[in-house]
This record gives sequence, structure tokens and C-alpha cells, in this order.
Amino acid sequence: MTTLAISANGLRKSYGDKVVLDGVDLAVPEGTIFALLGPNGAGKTTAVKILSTLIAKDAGDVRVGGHDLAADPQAVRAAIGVTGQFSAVDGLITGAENMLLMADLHHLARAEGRRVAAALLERFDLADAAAKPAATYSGGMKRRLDIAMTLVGNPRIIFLDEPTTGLDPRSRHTMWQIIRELVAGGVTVFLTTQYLDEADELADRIAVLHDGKIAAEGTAAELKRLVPGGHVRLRFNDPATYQSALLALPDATGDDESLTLQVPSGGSQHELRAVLDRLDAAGVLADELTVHTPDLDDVFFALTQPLEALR
Ligand SMILES: Nc1ncnc2c1ncn2[C@@H]1O[C@H](COP(=O)(O)OP(=O)(O)OP(=O)(O)O)[C@@H](O)[C@H]1O
Repeated sequence: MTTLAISANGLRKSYGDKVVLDGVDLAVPEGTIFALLGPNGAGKTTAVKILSTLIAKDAGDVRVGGHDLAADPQAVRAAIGVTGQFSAVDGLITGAENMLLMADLHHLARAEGRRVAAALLERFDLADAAAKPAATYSGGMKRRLDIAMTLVGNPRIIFLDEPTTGLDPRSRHTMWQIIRELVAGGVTVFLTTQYLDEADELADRIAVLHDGKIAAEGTAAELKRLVPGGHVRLRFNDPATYQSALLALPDATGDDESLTLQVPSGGSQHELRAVLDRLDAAGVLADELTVHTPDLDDVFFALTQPLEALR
């Protein structure tokens, strides 16, 4: 049987009248990466804060690292590390001093603390900047320092709240690499993200949080199978040719401005040929043709569409 690093059943949280988490169930197997995906304000940070004991839940059974959150928050705290929007990095002191402070918090002996701090600064490519105040670090360096600080306590479960928001592409890829290495070392990672590509790239399982509930949960491939979303996209340079194509393809939806057409299609050879045959019959030649299979964007938009839009 799989051991769960994190499990939640019927997790609820409201702020006044505002229901943020409305019965959320989560199951995260040990040694995996789990992504909680949702738009701004969906309640991702609230979920992380509850799971990491920073704020209290209103209801629900939650176990983290084998410990009941309500009965034994101290044991949960000992098993986890948290980094993210409420970063522990102090800008006024140096990177090394931040690390040593964490070592003190974890009651490491002086020499051991220095050894662990130096090794982690080295591992996260911060050794050269270790003597500089953290306020002078770039966004990517601060995130790396934040993770390094979290690892001082050797946690088995790490919560990463939007680990790459605001980072440039190179720093994002470095962070992804760091996350993969953590999991290769047996750590469980629970991350929140607004980025579909990040969830697709990293996560073993993804849950989409919408309106306080998990709208869908599964592997990226499973989620992609939930929505049709596949289409053939045709682009034209000439408005008249675009109009002829629109007439020839009754299923198509067109965008008059960009002179592009989208024809729903599962992407099979047979379906593609049917589109091409119709264009041929109308004597129309597209300037660009692409086949689009559903991606997480399609899933996300299908699942998080406001109800009014579906009516
Ligand atoms: N302490 C609080 N008091 C009142 N409302 C709050 C509080 N904290 C969060 N909220 C509200 O709860 C909702 C969820 O917030 P949360 O920060 O969990 O969302 P999020 O998914 O992490 O979004 P973001 O990506 O913007 O961080 C928001 O509408 C927010 O305004």
C-alpha cells in the first residue's frame, strides 16, 4: 500500500462570510511531487498555511507525515519545511547568517550548523554570495536561499508556495531542477502554482482548485483526457481566402482579426484529411496549419470557467 505523506478529507476554511476551502480532499503519496493548481485567490496559500500548521482549519481530517494535524502539530512541524510567499529570508543579514539562524532554530551544535550551512550554500550555488546581505540577492538567489534554509532541518515533506512566480526563465529552470533533485532524494514536494507548464513539467499528480473545491485531480495525462480541446488551426494571409475557408468548414470558428480558423479535431489522420479535402474542394490553400492536441491550458480553462460562461 502507498504511504501518504499528506492526506486531507473535507478540509474547510472560511474568512468571515468568504468560503475559501469548501471540503477539499487531498492524497499525496510519499516521495512524489503534487501540484495544487489554481488562479489568483483560489485558496492555494490558505491550503499550504493550514497543512503546514501556520493557520487553523475550520473542519476536516488532515494528516501530514503520519501525524494528525490537530492532535500533534508539533510533530507535523518537525517533519516539514515551508518556503514561499511568506519567505523566512531576512534581507538585513547575510545569506550565511540566515543559514546559521536556521541551524540555531534547529538546535544544531555550532560546528555542525556551520558545516550544514556551508554545504547547502555550496549546493545552491550561493557560496560566493554568502557574505552579502540577502537584500542584495536576485529573486532567484532569494528563492534558492529560502529552500536552502528549509533544508537545514532535513524535512521529509516540503511545501513550496508558488516557487517560481516572478522568476526569469533561467531561474525557473534552475528551481525545477532543484525540486526534481529533492524528490530524487526521497522528499515529498507539495507545490502550488498558477503555471500550467510548471505542473505539467514537475508534478506526478495535479489537483485543480476552483471555487473552494478540487475541480479535478490526476496525472497531467489524465487531466488532458478530460477535455476535448483538440483542434486544427489554419492561418491565412489573405482575407478573401480566409472567408472562403470559413465557408468551406462549417464547424470552424474564425478570428477575423488574425485571419485564423479553428476546427475541432481529435488530431487523427482521418480527421485531418477530412479538413484538407474540404479545403481542396473549395480551392483554398492555408498559409499555416497546426494541429493542437489538448494541453493543461484547455483543462484549466474548461474547469475554471465561471458558471455563467457555461450557461
Ligand atoms: N487573513 C485573511 N483574511 C480574510 N481573507 C483572506 C485572508 N487570507 C486570504 N484571504 C482571502 O482568501 C482567498 C484565498 O486566498 P489565498 O491567498 O489562499 O489564495 P491563493 O490561491 O494563494 O492566491 P494567490 O495566487 O493570489 O496567492 C482570497 O480571496 C483572499 O482574499
